[in-house]
Amino acid sequence: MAEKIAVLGAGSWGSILANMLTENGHNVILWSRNEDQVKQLNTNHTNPRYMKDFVYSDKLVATTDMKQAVKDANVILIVIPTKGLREVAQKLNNILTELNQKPLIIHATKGLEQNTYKRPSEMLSEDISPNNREAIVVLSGPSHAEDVAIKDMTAVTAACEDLQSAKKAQKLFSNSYFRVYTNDDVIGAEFGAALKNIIAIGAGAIQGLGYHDNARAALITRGLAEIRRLGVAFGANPMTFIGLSGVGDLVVTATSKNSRNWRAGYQLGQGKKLQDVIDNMGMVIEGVYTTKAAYELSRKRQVQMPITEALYRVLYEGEDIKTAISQLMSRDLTSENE
Ligand SMILES: NC(=O)C1=CN([C@@H]2O[C@H](COP(=O)(O)OP(=O)(O)OC[C@H]3O[C@@H](n4cnc5c(N)ncnc54)[C@H](OP(=O)(O)O)[C@@H]3O)[C@@H](O)[C@H]2O)C=CC1
Ligand SMILES: O=C(CO)COP(=O)(O)O
Repeated sequence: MAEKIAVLGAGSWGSILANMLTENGHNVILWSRNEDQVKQLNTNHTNPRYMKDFVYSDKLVATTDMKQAVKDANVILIVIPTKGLREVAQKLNNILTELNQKPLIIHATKGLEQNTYKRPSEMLSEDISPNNREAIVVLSGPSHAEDVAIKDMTAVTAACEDLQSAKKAQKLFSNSYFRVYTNDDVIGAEFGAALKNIIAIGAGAIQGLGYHDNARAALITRGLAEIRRLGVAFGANPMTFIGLSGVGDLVVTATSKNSRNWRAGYQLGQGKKLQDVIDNMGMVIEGVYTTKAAYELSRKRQVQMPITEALYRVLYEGEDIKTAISQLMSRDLTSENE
């Protein structure tokens, strides 16, 4: 059944998901705060800043008017970086109150909030009143926008404690090249999504420094161990970390040049300054901010995250990456399962 869907956020992922949902037969309005971008999307069907050379469906409509996008929508998909999520959620909440609507909320944000360490669904549940939402579903997994744009095979997870809502999201997105599984473990899905970006920066950095396959495999595997450790400390199901939103997303992000986090790490490994890397990316590098949040959270909770800690020192205390690696390799020898 065709649904009216509002997509909030027209960056690489929001715009490509909006395009896919349009091609899935839904009636989609894409909201962006940027007037030039909306003009380009509606006239040339392009979004050059975020998806160079991609041509969007001519059925996809864009607007800067959030109320117009949201009016009568029974599904709202939010694809905004963690940093801007509350601002957009609060605006959305006011509009939903005014329109007296109670849509299904789906989000695809991957990060943890600075200082509060909250997951995106926690932020959304605080800022969008229960009167204004049906449920909150997390859409996560190994899914670079660039691959979905060319209809490469992709599998992701729709996570929600309410499985009926997860199944509704599963139906909306699934098609011949995009396969959606369900999961009821929101905590695990969101920790996996946020924390893999830290390891992806590390993986890029060691490759930028000239390390090879063994080093990358070690980093990914031990990275997964500390992702799981933190997630489980907050109640996640350990099984989720061997699923799509866990190891799946970790592998795609830590091994792909399409990953902004991997690319940022690679440039750091080659000696570039963090601020220059951020300024030149032109898109969000969530892992830079998640490293700080996860480092602080792990210390508060007394969960060991040596790779996250090493990356924190590199990003926030100016430690040389080679020093951080040598410190990681010379830690007390331990069991793999601790
Ligand atoms: N790219 C990908 O392949 C994937 C990304 N994700 C996740 O999705 C989220 C969004 O990523 P992505 O689309 O890639 O990011 P981009 O950097 O490509 O785009 C971000 C979009 O969000 C908008 N935005 C940022 N802050 C605000 C704000 N305060 N108010 C309104 N709009 C805002 C930007 O608008 P403006 O242009 O005006 O700044 C832009 O349209 C991230 O958490 C990311 O980790 C998840 C899976 C895949
Ligand atoms: O989450 C992603 C793929 O699943 C996108 O990762 P990057 O933000 O590193 O590009």
